[in-house]
Amino acid sequence: MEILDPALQAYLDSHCDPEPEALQQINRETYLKVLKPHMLSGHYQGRLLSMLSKMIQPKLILEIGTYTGYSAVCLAEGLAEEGVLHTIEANSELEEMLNSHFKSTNVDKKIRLHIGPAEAVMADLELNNIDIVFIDADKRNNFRYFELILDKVRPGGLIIIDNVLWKGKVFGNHNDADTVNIRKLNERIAVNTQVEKLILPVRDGILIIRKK
Ligand SMILES: C[S@@+](CC[C@H](N)C(=O)[O-])C[C@H]1O[C@@H](n2cnc3c(N)ncnc32)[C@H](O)[C@@H]1O
Repeated sequence: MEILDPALQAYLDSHCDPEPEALQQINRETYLKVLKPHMLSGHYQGRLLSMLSKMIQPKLILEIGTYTGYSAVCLAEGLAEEGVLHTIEANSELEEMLNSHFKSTNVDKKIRLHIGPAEAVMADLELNNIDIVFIDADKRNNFRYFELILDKVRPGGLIIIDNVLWKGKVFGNHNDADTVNIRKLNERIAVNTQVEKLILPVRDGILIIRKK
């Protein structure tokens, strides 16, 4: 199920900023060469991530789930002059392509790619005072990552989680393991008083969480 009517989505796409050339190229290469290209954030969601990042002007961003680098580049667009984005990807086969994608952008120098399982890399990195976290990896661990990272995010910082509407299944009668897991994540975050939260019906549902 599409969350938004395709005609509405087309209208939204054509009335936001155009997709930068380097991101168009990452998009094209992903669809030509990589499995499951629909995982990439894409034009409209990418502009949302870029806008949120530019509003916060972060010094430190953590992304969990790099894939082919599209969302990392969008988030890095808003980094402060001395800011850094750490991004974690478990699939080492993507490393070469990722380095070439990042080199083709003007934010290359601000991105640090880490290849390995997220939890182990996060433990090694020991990041603190994070301004933005984007969680977009193995969905069953979403809540685990949220719990691990909450203390490391500065007050007023954002945690953004992708795919929380799960093609609309979370508010239907579906009871497969993935849907139940994401429904539970949304319920747990909805009652968490340490954070403010809002699900936006963008693409597959994006949960914006602000630490109080
Ligand atoms: C949905 S894709 C990320 C899409 C990307 N954020 C974007 O918007 O363009 C999920 C990625 O997370 C990676 N991944 C899955 N489990 C992971 C883990 N435990 N640690 C790090 N990366 C993981 C997958 O290999 C895949 O490339």
